[in-house]
Amino acid sequence: MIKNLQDTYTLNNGVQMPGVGLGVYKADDGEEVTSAVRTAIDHGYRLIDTASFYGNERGVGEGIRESSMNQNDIFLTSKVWNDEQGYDETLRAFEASLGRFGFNNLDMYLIHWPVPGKFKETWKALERLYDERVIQAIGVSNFHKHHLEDLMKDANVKPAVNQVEYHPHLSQGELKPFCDKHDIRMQAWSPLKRGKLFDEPTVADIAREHGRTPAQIILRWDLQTGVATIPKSTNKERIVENADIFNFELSEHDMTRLKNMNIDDRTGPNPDEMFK
Ligand SMILES: NC(=O)C1=CN([C@@H]2O[C@H](COP(=O)(O)OP(=O)(O)OC[C@H]3O[C@@H](n4cnc5c(N)ncnc54)[C@H](OP(=O)(O)O)[C@@H]3O)[C@@H](O)[C@H]2O)C=CC1
Ligand SMILES: O=C1CO[C@H](CO)[C@@H](O)[C@@H]1O
Repeated sequence: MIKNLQDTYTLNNGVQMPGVGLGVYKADDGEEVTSAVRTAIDHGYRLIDTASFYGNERGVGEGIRESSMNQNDIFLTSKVWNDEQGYDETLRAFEASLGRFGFNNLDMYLIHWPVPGKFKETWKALERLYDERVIQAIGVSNFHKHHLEDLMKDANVKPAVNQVEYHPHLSQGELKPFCDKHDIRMQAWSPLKRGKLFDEPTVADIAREHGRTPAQIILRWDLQTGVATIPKSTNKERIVENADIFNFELSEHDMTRLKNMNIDDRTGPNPDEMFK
């Protein structure tokens, strides 16, 4: 199990990926995102998750440069957006992302959503970039089991990660065992369900019992279920709070109570309905 902020999962290609990181969706491309990234890194975070869609890659690059660490010490993820998919388009989108970051390489690049008729060509472009060693690991996001099966039929490189919505209201009962079986690391987006779980009685009760905040209970559940997690905050106190999850343990009973909260409810779109 992930033991601290610098602790890593070994991905299926041998690359080390920190188990906890900072998400920056909706952080403005300016001082807001730059300061959040710098603050997180200076408080021990080693993974930053962004996307071309978030419009803040420039500010993320700046935050890494302003921080106490070098780019090489940080695991940086970005994603190719839906209207950038296709082989040539993806190669161009990747170059554009690198240009905005101001870096020559990336740790991980993901297909943001499984755009029908496009994602396999997009994957070929990711495989090329991976072969050229400008990306350490390639993966997907918002892929259901059937998307992964379809992709893997023709792929030369297996996705290292599948980043999906995951929290106690959506514990991915079908996808999680599939990813585990194929050694594809699941990474949780909207792990806090954007604040919508904090008043849930089960979460609130467990938080009270452990003298922890609801956010810490949910993020600890991610760790104990073997799912990497990328909570977003631009607030220093909450950035620190979300990382303070390593010195307590949820009991089997707590884990069962949290597991029983699943209602397959999403805060974002269902990948099967997104492109209808
Ligand atoms: N691949 C994909 O399709 C997607 C990927 N993502 C990635 O996942 C990351 C996380 O998901 P996101 O949707 O941002 O949602 P989260 O579940 O991480 O929730 C973020 C919200 O919760 C607030 N918050 C954070 N920590 C606390 C805390 N300790 N107590 C109270 N409130 C808190 C934040 O506000 P504040 O900033 O003010 O603290 C913000 O409003 C994204 O930033 C992005 O990087 C997200 C969606 C889709
Ligand atoms: O990364 C993302 C941020 O959240 C959006 C949903 O609200 C997603 O659509 C998108 O994939």
